[in-house]
Amino acid sequence: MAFFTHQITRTLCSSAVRNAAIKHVTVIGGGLMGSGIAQVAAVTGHSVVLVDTSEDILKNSAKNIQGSLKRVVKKKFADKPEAGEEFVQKVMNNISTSTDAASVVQKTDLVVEAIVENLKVKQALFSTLDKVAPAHTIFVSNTSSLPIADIASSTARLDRFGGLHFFNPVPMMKLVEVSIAAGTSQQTFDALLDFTKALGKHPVSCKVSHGSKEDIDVAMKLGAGYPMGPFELLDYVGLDTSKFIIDGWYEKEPENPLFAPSPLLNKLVAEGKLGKKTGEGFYKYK
Ligand SMILES: CC(=O)CC(=O)SCCNC(=O)CCNC(=O)[C@H](O)C(C)(C)COP(=O)(O)OP(=O)(O)OC[C@H]1O[C@@H](n2cnc3c(N)ncnc32)[C@H](O)[C@@H]1OP(=O)(O)O
Ligand SMILES: NC(=O)C1=CN([C@@H]2O[C@H](COP(=O)(O)OP(=O)(O)OC[C@H]3O[C@@H](n4cnc5c(N)ncnc54)[C@H](O)[C@@H]3O)[C@@H](O)[C@H]2O)C=CC1
Repeated sequence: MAFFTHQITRTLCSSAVRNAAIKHVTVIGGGLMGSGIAQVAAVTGHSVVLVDTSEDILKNSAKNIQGSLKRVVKKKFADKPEAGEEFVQKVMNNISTSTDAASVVQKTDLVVEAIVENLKVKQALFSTLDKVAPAHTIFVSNTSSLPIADIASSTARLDRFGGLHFFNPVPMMKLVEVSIAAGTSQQTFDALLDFTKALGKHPVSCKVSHGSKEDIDVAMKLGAGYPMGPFELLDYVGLDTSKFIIDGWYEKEPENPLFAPSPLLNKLVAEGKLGKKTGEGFYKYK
């Protein structure tokens, strides 16, 4: 619940948004994910336009957002129901809706796409929007599985294209994977990190070359609900013990790539870095 307290505070004094590069957000797709993304962006003081294919779908999206906000305020404003109502109204005032993506993106800093998980449909959408959005506008996809480079290839703004992978349910899940393609600029990556933090979320970088043990551990904790990330857990178990286990499995199933020897694990064990019990493993403890 600290998360929501944090978000409410930000709504009431949204100077972070006033000074940020991304103030106006267009979310395309008002389903499960798009509604949640629009909600958290509005709660944190961004001006949001939610786009879908019909007014009926958008009415339903607004109803779902309102329902989710009411769950939040029921607890946060338990003894102040009027303040709770005011909060919901204020957040809803930050959200408008449209069925015409091409016209609304003309005034937006960021387009977040959360439509059907189909490469051709996503490409067709971005190709259209690329021709009408301002030059500074950043495009991102919330895709679960499609390569960002493949979606970005439908546009001429490869430097301003990335991925923001939110988790479901968006208002509750703190993790956002920030991913980029080869052409994404550092400026775009930084703006996406800042935006994710402004939402009160925890970004992990999915740059191909800069993934770190910390990012993997955070992703598994916040995205998959593990109490410890895999590297923390290995240190906790003991790297020597972990090596015995893996070597044993490898002896039994040498053809299984999951049990192939890990050069990094073997090196740490050889150096006596056995995890928490020796003060150092993947992490340092002293
Ligand atoms: C597919 C992809 O590309 C990537 C993905 O997203 S994979 C999916 C990742 N997501 C997960 O792993 C989700 C795992 N599940 C959970 O974390 C939890 O079950 C959950 C947060 C969804 C719900 O929590 P729960 O304790 O199991 O159930 P529930 O009792 O309904 O919710 C507890 C409280 O959470 C809050 N809450 C849950 N969902 C909410 C929502 N959508 N909006 C606002 N508040 C919500 C409410 O405060 C709720 O209390 P009330 O019922 O009194 O309103
Ligand atoms: N459901 C999940 O748990 C997660 C999904 N995602 C990804 O988010 C995206 C959306 O998923 P959901 O929200 O679950 O789907 P959904 O089916 O709930 O919502 C998709 C919405 O997009 C709308 N839409 C489709 N084509 C459109 C277009 N051309 N223009 C405007 N609106 C359009 C649909 O009418 C629908 O309302 C997918 O890429 C999915 O892989 C990512 C993380 C988690």
